[in-house]
Amino acid sequence: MNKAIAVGRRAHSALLARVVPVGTDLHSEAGEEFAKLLNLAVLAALVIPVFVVEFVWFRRWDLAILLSLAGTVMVGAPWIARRTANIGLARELFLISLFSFKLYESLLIGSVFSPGSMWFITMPVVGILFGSMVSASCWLAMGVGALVALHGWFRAHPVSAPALAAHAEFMYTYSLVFMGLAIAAFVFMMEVARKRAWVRLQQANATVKELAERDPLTGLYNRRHVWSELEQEERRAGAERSSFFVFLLDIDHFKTINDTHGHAVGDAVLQRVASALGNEIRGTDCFGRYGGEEFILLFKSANGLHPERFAERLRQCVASLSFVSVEGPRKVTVSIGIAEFSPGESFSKTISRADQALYVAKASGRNRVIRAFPAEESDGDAIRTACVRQAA
Ligand SMILES: Nc1nc2c(ncn2[C@@H]2O[C@H](COP(=O)(O)OP(=O)(O)OP(=O)(O)O)[C@@H](O)[C@H]2O)c(=O)[nH]1
Repeated sequence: MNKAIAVGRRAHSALLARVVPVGTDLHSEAGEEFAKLLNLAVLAALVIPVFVVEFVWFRRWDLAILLSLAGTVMVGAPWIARRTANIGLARELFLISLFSFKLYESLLIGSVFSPGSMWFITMPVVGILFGSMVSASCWLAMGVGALVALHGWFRAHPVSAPALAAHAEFMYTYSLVFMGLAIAAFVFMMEVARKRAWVRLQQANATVKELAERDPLTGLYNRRHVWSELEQEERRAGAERSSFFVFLLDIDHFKTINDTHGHAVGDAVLQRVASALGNEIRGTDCFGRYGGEEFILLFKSANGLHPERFAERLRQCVASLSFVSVEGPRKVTVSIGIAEFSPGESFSKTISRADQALYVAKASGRNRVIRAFPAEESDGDAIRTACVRQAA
Protein backbone atom coordinates (compact mmCIF):
# COMPACT_ATOMS: atom_id res chain seq x y z
CA MET A 1 0.00 0.00 0.00
CA ASN A 2 2.83 2.38 0.92
CA LYS A 3 4.45 1.69 -2.43
CA ALA A 4 1.16 2.45 -4.22
CA ILE A 5 0.86 5.71 -2.25
CA ALA A 6 4.46 6.63 -3.15
CA VAL A 7 3.78 5.93 -6.85
CA GLY A 8 0.51 7.91 -6.63
CA ARG A 9 2.33 10.79 -4.93
CA ARG A 10 5.00 10.92 -7.63
CA ALA A 11 2.41 10.72 -10.44
CA HIS A 12 0.28 13.40 -8.78
CA SER A 13 3.27 15.71 -8.25
CA ALA A 14 4.37 15.26 -11.88
CA LEU A 15 0.86 16.02 -13.16
CA LEU A 16 0.50 18.94 -10.78
CA ALA A 17 3.80 20.46 -11.93
CA ARG A 18 2.57 20.26 -15.55
CA VAL A 19 -0.82 21.88 -15.07
CA VAL A 20 -0.35 24.32 -12.18
CA PRO A 21 -0.73 27.93 -13.36
CA VAL A 22 2.58 29.62 -14.08
CA GLY A 23 3.78 31.54 -11.04
CA THR A 24 1.64 29.60 -8.53
CA ASP A 25 3.70 28.38 -5.62
CA LEU A 26 2.67 24.78 -4.94
CA HIS A 27 3.29 25.35 -1.24
CA SER A 28 0.95 28.33 -1.04
CA GLU A 29 -2.78 28.21 -0.26
CA ALA A 30 -3.57 28.70 -3.97
CA GLY A 31 -1.23 25.79 -4.79
CA GLU A 32 -3.07 23.61 -2.27
CA GLU A 33 -6.46 24.61 -3.72
CA PHE A 34 -5.21 23.82 -7.19
CA ALA A 35 -3.96 20.40 -6.07
CA LYS A 36 -7.44 19.65 -4.68
CA LEU A 37 -9.07 20.72 -7.95
CA LEU A 38 -6.73 18.41 -9.82
CA ASN A 39 -7.76 15.57 -7.49
CA LEU A 40 -11.39 16.22 -8.39
CA ALA A 41 -10.60 16.21 -12.10
CA VAL A 42 -8.68 12.92 -11.78
CA LEU A 43 -11.64 11.38 -9.93
CA ALA A 44 -14.01 12.59 -12.66
CA ALA A 45 -11.69 11.15 -15.33
CA LEU A 46 -11.84 7.78 -13.56
CA VAL A 47 -15.58 7.65 -12.94
CA ILE A 48 -17.31 9.43 -15.84
CA PRO A 49 -16.21 7.05 -18.67
CA VAL A 50 -17.71 4.17 -16.67
CA PHE A 51 -21.14 5.80 -16.74
CA VAL A 52 -20.82 6.94 -20.35
CA VAL A 53 -20.25 3.26 -21.22
CA GLU A 54 -23.40 2.37 -19.27
CA PHE A 55 -25.53 4.84 -21.23
CA VAL A 56 -24.07 3.74 -24.55
CA TRP A 57 -24.85 0.18 -23.54
CA PHE A 58 -28.54 1.10 -23.08
CA ARG A 59 -28.41 3.24 -26.22
CA ARG A 60 -29.25 6.39 -24.29
CA TRP A 61 -27.21 8.58 -26.59
CA ASP A 62 -28.66 11.79 -25.12
CA LEU A 63 -27.41 10.88 -21.64
CA ALA A 64 -24.09 9.60 -22.99
CA ILE A 65 -23.50 12.85 -24.91
CA LEU A 66 -24.66 15.06 -22.05
CA LEU A 67 -22.45 13.26 -19.56
CA SER A 68 -19.51 13.49 -21.96
CA LEU A 69 -20.03 17.25 -22.23
CA ALA A 70 -20.40 17.67 -18.45
CA GLY A 71 -17.40 15.38 -17.97
CA THR A 72 -15.29 17.50 -20.31
CA VAL A 73 -15.93 20.54 -18.11
CA MET A 74 -15.24 18.49 -14.95
CA VAL A 75 -12.02 16.89 -16.19
CA GLY A 76 -10.99 20.22 -17.74
CA ALA A 77 -11.56 22.19 -14.49
CA PRO A 78 -7.80 22.54 -13.73
CA TRP A 79 -7.22 23.98 -17.19
CA ILE A 80 -10.16 26.38 -16.71
CA ALA A 81 -8.52 27.49 -13.44
CA ARG A 82 -5.20 27.86 -15.23
CA ARG A 83 -6.72 30.00 -18.02
CA THR A 84 -8.95 32.16 -15.82
CA ALA A 85 -6.62 32.19 -12.79
CA ASN A 86 -9.78 31.55 -10.74
CA ILE A 87 -9.79 28.24 -8.87
CA GLY A 88 -13.16 28.91 -7.18
CA LEU A 89 -14.85 29.51 -10.54
CA ALA A 90 -13.43 26.28 -11.99
CA ARG A 91 -14.58 24.31 -8.93
CA GLU A 92 -18.12 25.75 -9.10
CA LEU A 93 -18.28 25.02 -12.86
CA PHE A 94 -17.31 21.46 -11.99
CA LEU A 95 -20.20 21.22 -9.52
CA ILE A 96 -22.69 22.96 -11.83
CA SER A 97 -21.87 20.43 -14.59
CA LEU A 98 -22.34 17.52 -12.21
CA PHE A 99 -25.56 18.97 -10.81
CA SER A 100 -27.08 19.80 -14.23
CA PHE A 101 -26.37 16.33 -15.55
CA LYS A 102 -27.80 14.60 -12.49
CA LEU A 103 -30.94 16.76 -12.61
CA TYR A 104 -31.49 15.91 -16.27
CA GLU A 105 -30.79 12.21 -15.66
CA SER A 106 -33.21 12.10 -12.72
CA LEU A 107 -35.90 13.85 -14.73
CA LEU A 108 -35.57 11.29 -17.48
CA ILE A 109 -35.12 8.14 -15.50
CA GLY A 110 -37.17 7.78 -12.42
CA SER A 111 -37.29 10.96 -10.35
CA VAL A 112 -35.81 10.64 -6.87
CA PHE A 113 -35.78 6.88 -7.42
CA SER A 114 -33.31 7.33 -10.25
CA PRO A 115 -30.03 5.48 -9.69
CA GLY A 116 -28.28 8.78 -10.35
CA SER A 117 -30.06 10.80 -7.66
CA MET A 118 -27.76 9.43 -4.94
CA TRP A 119 -24.99 11.53 -6.49
CA PHE A 120 -26.70 14.73 -5.28
CA ILE A 121 -25.11 14.05 -1.89
CA THR A 122 -21.59 14.18 -3.41
CA MET A 123 -21.88 17.88 -4.20
CA PRO A 124 -21.93 19.26 -0.62
CA VAL A 125 -19.21 16.73 0.24
CA VAL A 126 -17.08 18.09 -2.61
CA GLY A 127 -17.96 21.59 -1.41
CA ILE A 128 -16.72 20.85 2.13
CA LEU A 129 -13.57 18.98 1.22
CA PHE A 130 -12.50 20.96 -1.81
CA GLY A 131 -14.14 24.33 -1.37
CA SER A 132 -15.61 26.22 1.52
CA MET A 133 -18.47 25.94 4.00
CA VAL A 134 -20.42 28.53 1.99
CA SER A 135 -20.07 26.45 -1.17
CA ALA A 136 -20.94 23.26 0.74
CA SER A 137 -24.07 24.82 2.31
CA CYS A 138 -25.28 26.15 -1.06
CA TRP A 139 -24.81 22.76 -2.70
CA LEU A 140 -26.52 20.95 0.16
CA ALA A 141 -29.51 23.28 -0.25
CA MET A 142 -29.43 22.81 -4.04
CA GLY A 143 -29.22 19.00 -3.76
CA VAL A 144 -32.07 18.71 -1.24
CA GLY A 145 -34.09 21.30 -3.19
CA ALA A 146 -33.60 19.32 -6.42
CA LEU A 147 -34.75 16.08 -4.79
CA VAL A 148 -37.86 17.75 -3.29
CA ALA A 149 -38.65 19.45 -6.61
CA LEU A 150 -38.23 16.20 -8.53
CA HIS A 151 -40.47 14.37 -6.10
CA GLY A 152 -43.13 17.10 -6.31
CA TRP A 153 -42.91 17.24 -10.09
CA PHE A 154 -43.42 13.51 -10.55
CA ARG A 155 -46.30 13.41 -8.04
CA ALA A 156 -48.02 16.25 -9.88
CA HIS A 157 -47.27 14.83 -13.33
CA PRO A 158 -47.29 11.05 -13.14
CA VAL A 159 -45.56 9.79 -16.25
CA SER A 160 -45.45 6.46 -17.89
CA ALA A 161 -42.52 4.31 -16.84
CA PRO A 162 -39.34 5.65 -18.50
CA ALA A 163 -37.71 3.38 -21.02
CA LEU A 164 -34.80 2.59 -18.74
CA ALA A 165 -36.94 1.67 -15.75
CA ALA A 166 -36.73 -1.95 -16.80
CA HIS A 167 -33.01 -1.80 -16.13
CA ALA A 168 -33.32 0.22 -12.95
CA GLU A 169 -32.18 -2.62 -10.71
CA PHE A 170 -29.10 -3.20 -12.83
CA MET A 171 -28.42 0.55 -12.94
CA TYR A 172 -28.67 0.83 -9.17
CA THR A 173 -26.18 -1.96 -8.72
CA TYR A 174 -23.90 -0.49 -11.38
CA SER A 175 -24.14 2.96 -9.77
CA LEU A 176 -23.51 1.60 -6.29
CA VAL A 177 -20.50 -0.49 -7.33
CA PHE A 178 -18.85 2.37 -9.16
CA MET A 179 -19.75 4.86 -6.48
CA GLY A 180 -17.99 2.50 -4.05
CA LEU A 181 -14.96 2.42 -6.34
CA ALA A 182 -15.07 6.20 -6.66
CA ILE A 183 -15.08 6.49 -2.85
CA ALA A 184 -12.12 4.09 -2.66
CA ALA A 185 -10.26 6.19 -5.24
CA PHE A 186 -11.19 9.32 -3.30
CA VAL A 187 -9.86 7.90 -0.03
CA PHE A 188 -6.67 6.83 -1.81
CA MET A 189 -6.22 10.33 -3.20
CA MET A 190 -6.79 11.87 0.22
CA GLU A 191 -4.11 9.54 1.56
CA VAL A 192 -1.76 10.59 -1.25
CA ALA A 193 -2.48 14.24 -0.40
CA ARG A 194 -1.89 13.58 3.32
CA LYS A 195 1.40 11.85 2.57
CA ARG A 196 2.42 14.70 0.28
CA ALA A 197 1.69 17.21 3.05
CA TRP A 198 3.63 15.07 5.54
CA VAL A 199 6.67 14.86 3.24
CA ARG A 200 6.51 18.61 2.72
CA LEU A 201 6.33 19.16 6.47
CA GLN A 202 9.40 16.96 6.93
CA GLN A 203 11.25 18.92 4.26
CA ALA A 204 10.22 22.22 5.87
CA ASN A 205 11.39 20.93 9.27
CA ALA A 206 14.73 19.90 7.76
CA THR A 207 15.12 23.39 6.24
CA VAL A 208 14.27 25.08 9.53
CA LYS A 209 16.76 22.82 11.35
CA GLU A 210 19.41 23.58 8.72
CA LEU A 211 18.80 27.33 9.05
CA ALA A 212 18.84 27.11 12.85
CA GLU A 213 22.16 25.30 13.09
CA ARG A 214 24.21 26.47 10.10
CA ASP A 215 26.21 29.59 9.41
CA PRO A 216 24.90 31.02 6.12
CA LEU A 217 28.27 32.25 4.79
CA THR A 218 30.42 29.18 5.33
CA GLY A 219 27.78 26.46 5.65
CA LEU A 220 29.50 25.30 8.85
CA TYR A 221 27.64 24.72 12.08
CA ASN A 222 26.90 27.93 13.94
CA ARG A 223 27.88 28.71 17.48
CA ARG A 224 24.49 27.69 18.90
CA HIS A 225 24.78 24.19 17.45
CA VAL A 226 28.40 23.73 18.56
CA TRP A 227 27.31 24.85 22.04
CA SER A 228 24.64 22.19 22.23
CA GLU A 229 27.13 19.57 21.03
CA LEU A 230 29.58 20.74 23.68
CA GLU A 231 26.88 20.47 26.35
CA GLN A 232 26.19 16.88 25.34
CA GLU A 233 29.89 16.05 25.20
CA GLU A 234 30.39 17.56 28.62
CA ARG A 235 27.61 15.35 30.03
CA ARG A 236 29.01 12.30 28.27
CA ALA A 237 32.54 13.02 29.51
CA GLY A 238 31.17 13.43 33.05
CA ALA A 239 29.27 10.14 32.90
CA GLU A 240 31.99 8.09 31.21
CA ARG A 241 34.96 9.88 32.78
CA SER A 242 36.27 10.51 29.28
CA SER A 243 37.65 13.67 27.74
CA PHE A 244 37.52 15.88 24.67
CA PHE A 245 39.39 18.82 23.20
CA VAL A 246 38.35 22.28 22.08
CA PHE A 247 40.27 23.89 19.21
CA LEU A 248 39.92 27.59 18.46
CA LEU A 249 41.24 28.55 15.01
CA ASP A 250 41.63 32.20 13.99
CA ILE A 251 42.68 33.47 10.56
CA ASP A 252 45.78 35.64 10.86
CA HIS A 253 45.66 39.31 9.85
CA PHE A 254 42.21 38.92 8.45
CA LYS A 255 41.46 42.60 8.88
CA THR A 256 44.35 43.34 6.51
CA ILE A 257 42.84 40.96 3.93
CA ASN A 258 39.53 42.82 4.21
CA ASP A 259 41.11 46.26 4.17
CA THR A 260 43.45 45.49 1.27
CA HIS A 261 41.31 43.33 -0.97
CA GLY A 262 37.77 44.18 0.07
CA HIS A 263 35.04 42.50 2.07
CA ALA A 264 33.97 40.23 -0.81
CA VAL A 265 37.48 38.73 -1.02
CA GLY A 266 37.42 38.44 2.79
CA ASP A 267 34.17 36.46 2.54
CA ALA A 268 35.62 34.21 -0.16
CA VAL A 269 38.70 33.54 2.01
CA LEU A 270 36.46 32.62 4.93
CA GLN A 271 34.55 30.19 2.72
CA ARG A 272 37.73 28.71 1.27
CA VAL A 273 39.32 28.18 4.68
CA ALA A 274 36.08 26.75 6.11
CA SER A 275 35.73 24.32 3.25
CA ALA A 276 39.40 23.19 3.36
CA LEU A 277 39.25 22.63 7.12
CA GLY A 278 35.85 20.94 6.83
CA ASN A 279 37.35 18.42 4.40
CA GLU A 280 40.05 17.49 6.91
CA ILE A 281 37.70 17.10 9.87
CA ARG A 282 35.75 13.91 10.29
CA GLY A 283 32.01 13.74 10.77
CA THR A 284 32.33 12.49 14.35
CA ASP A 285 33.82 15.81 15.44
CA CYS A 286 31.81 19.04 15.42
CA PHE A 287 33.27 21.96 13.49
CA GLY A 288 31.65 25.37 13.37
CA ARG A 289 32.10 29.10 12.95
CA TYR A 290 32.72 30.71 16.31
CA GLY A 291 32.22 34.22 14.96
CA GLY A 292 33.98 36.59 12.53
CA GLU A 293 37.16 34.94 11.27
CA GLU A 294 37.28 32.43 14.13
CA PHE A 295 36.34 28.72 14.03
CA ILE A 296 35.76 26.17 16.77
CA LEU A 297 36.28 22.43 16.73
CA LEU A 298 34.97 19.93 19.24
CA PHE A 299 37.57 17.20 18.90
CA LYS A 300 36.64 13.89 20.49
CA SER A 301 39.67 12.22 21.99
CA ALA A 302 38.21 8.77 21.40
CA ASN A 303 38.71 9.10 17.66
CA GLY A 304 42.29 7.85 17.80
CA LEU A 305 44.00 10.98 16.46
CA HIS A 306 46.63 12.89 18.40
CA PRO A 307 45.07 16.33 19.01
CA GLU A 308 48.21 18.44 18.61
CA ARG A 309 49.34 16.56 15.53
CA PHE A 310 45.88 16.91 14.09
CA ALA A 311 45.83 20.65 14.85
CA GLU A 312 49.22 20.95 13.13
CA ARG A 313 47.75 19.19 10.10
CA LEU A 314 44.92 21.75 10.03
CA ARG A 315 47.40 24.60 10.28
CA GLN A 316 49.41 23.22 7.36
CA CYS A 317 46.26 22.65 5.37
CA VAL A 318 45.37 26.36 5.59
CA ALA A 319 49.00 27.43 5.00
CA SER A 320 48.97 25.53 1.72
CA LEU A 321 45.99 27.59 0.48
CA SER A 322 46.29 30.76 -1.50
CA PHE A 323 43.63 33.20 -2.58
CA VAL A 324 43.50 35.30 -5.71
CA SER A 325 43.84 39.05 -5.34
CA VAL A 326 44.52 41.83 -7.85
CA GLU A 327 48.15 41.70 -6.76
CA GLY A 328 48.37 37.99 -7.53
CA PRO A 329 48.04 34.91 -5.32
CA ARG A 330 48.25 35.57 -1.56
CA LYS A 331 48.79 33.17 1.31
CA VAL A 332 46.57 32.80 4.32
CA THR A 333 47.42 31.27 7.70
CA VAL A 334 45.67 30.37 10.96
CA SER A 335 46.68 30.33 14.60
CA ILE A 336 45.25 27.54 16.72
CA GLY A 337 44.72 27.27 20.45
CA ILE A 338 43.70 23.94 21.95
CA ALA A 339 42.62 22.83 25.41
CA GLU A 340 41.55 19.51 26.88
CA PHE A 341 38.36 19.29 28.89
CA SER A 342 39.09 18.43 32.49
CA PRO A 343 36.48 16.50 34.51
CA GLY A 344 34.81 18.88 36.92
CA GLU A 345 35.24 22.02 34.83
CA SER A 346 32.57 23.47 32.53
CA PHE A 347 33.11 23.36 28.77
CA SER A 348 33.06 27.18 28.71
CA LYS A 349 36.12 27.06 30.97
CA THR A 350 37.78 24.72 28.44
CA ILE A 351 36.97 27.22 25.68
CA SER A 352 38.41 29.99 27.76
CA ARG A 353 41.69 28.03 28.19
CA ALA A 354 41.76 27.33 24.42
CA ASP A 355 41.29 31.07 23.92
CA GLN A 356 44.28 31.79 26.18
CA ALA A 357 46.35 29.39 24.09
CA LEU A 358 45.16 31.11 20.91
CA TYR A 359 46.14 34.46 22.38
CA VAL A 360 49.62 33.13 23.01
CA ALA A 361 49.79 31.68 19.48
CA LYS A 362 48.96 35.14 18.10
CA ALA A 363 51.34 36.93 20.43
CA SER A 364 54.21 34.62 19.63
CA GLY A 365 54.13 35.18 15.88
CA ARG A 366 50.89 33.53 14.54
CA ASN A 367 50.62 30.58 12.14
CA ARG A 368 51.18 28.10 14.97
CA VAL A 369 49.48 25.68 17.34
CA ILE A 370 49.55 26.23 21.09
CA ARG A 371 48.09 23.85 23.61
CA ALA A 372 46.94 25.01 27.03
CA PHE A 373 48.26 23.04 29.99
CA PRO A 374 45.64 20.97 31.80
CA ALA A 375 43.23 22.96 33.97
CA GLU A 376 44.78 21.73 37.23
CA GLU A 377 48.23 23.02 36.15
CA SER A 378 47.04 26.46 35.00
CA ASP A 379 46.59 29.18 37.59
CA GLY A 380 43.77 30.98 35.76
CA ASP A 381 45.83 33.89 34.50
CA ALA A 382 44.34 34.64 31.11
CA ILE A 383 47.44 35.64 29.27
CA ARG A 384 50.39 34.03 30.99
CA THR A 385 52.37 32.03 28.53
CA ALA A 386 53.31 29.68 31.35
CA CYS A 387 49.93 28.04 31.09
CA VAL A 388 50.44 26.97 27.51
CA ARG A 389 52.98 25.06 25.55
CA GLN A 390 53.77 25.15 21.86
CA ALA A 391 52.69 22.08 19.97
CA ALA A 392 55.45 19.84 18.72
N1 LIG B 1 34.76 39.69 5.04
C1 LIG B 1 34.34 39.45 6.28
N2 LIG B 1 34.99 40.00 7.33
C2 LIG B 1 34.60 39.73 8.57
C3 LIG B 1 33.48 38.91 8.85
N3 LIG B 1 33.34 38.83 10.18
C4 LIG B 1 34.29 39.57 10.74
N4 LIG B 1 35.08 40.12 9.78
C5 LIG B 1 36.23 40.99 9.94
O1 LIG B 1 37.31 40.25 10.47
C6 LIG B 1 38.23 41.20 10.99
C7 LIG B 1 38.87 40.65 12.23
O2 LIG B 1 39.89 41.49 12.59
P1 LIG B 1 40.73 41.36 13.91
O3 LIG B 1 39.85 40.87 15.01
O4 LIG B 1 41.42 42.68 14.13
O5 LIG B 1 41.72 40.22 13.63
P2 LIG B 1 42.90 40.03 12.55
O6 LIG B 1 43.02 41.17 11.63
O7 LIG B 1 42.67 38.72 11.94
O8 LIG B 1 44.16 39.99 13.44
P3 LIG B 1 44.74 38.75 14.24
O9 LIG B 1 43.57 37.92 14.61
O10 LIG B 1 45.40 39.37 15.43
O11 LIG B 1 45.71 38.07 13.35
C8 LIG B 1 37.46 42.50 11.22
O12 LIG B 1 37.91 43.45 10.28
C9 LIG B 1 36.02 42.13 10.90
O13 LIG B 1 35.32 43.20 10.28
C10 LIG B 1 32.79 38.36 7.72
O14 LIG B 1 31.80 37.62 7.85
N5 LIG B 1 33.25 38.64 6.47
